[in-house]
Amino acid sequence: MTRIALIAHDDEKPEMIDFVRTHEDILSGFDLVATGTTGKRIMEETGLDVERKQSGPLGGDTQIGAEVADEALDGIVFLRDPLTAQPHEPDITALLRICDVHDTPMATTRTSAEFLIEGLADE
Ligand SMILES: O=C(CO)COP(=O)(O)O
Repeated sequence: MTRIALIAHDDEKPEMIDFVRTHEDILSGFDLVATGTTGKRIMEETGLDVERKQSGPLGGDTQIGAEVADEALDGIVFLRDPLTAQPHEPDITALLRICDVHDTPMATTRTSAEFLIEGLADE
């Protein structure tokens, strides 16, 4: 089964919830994993079930990165806040890097996220 990770920084969480609601039909066919707070909100505010890792600042991005290194993920939607510094910036950079290493597709905007999930749904 296609497995994807969903991650959103705080300012982007409303966008993530709207994205998930809009594409619930596609996403319900995927195995979903998320960082802690993103996953909690998705489960509370949509009908989807999500495996939750730690919150990002507590290591959630790193746990997702470990799945990328294991080639356990088919893609990542990571709605980043481009205007706010994050205490765990090194973890975020490491996640981007390991996606590059393994050619795991990562979408960081709403539009690219739509291309990503539509592409995976067609596989
Ligand atoms: O900080 C994050 C990604 O870098 C997201 O973490 P949360 O989903 O726990 O807010």
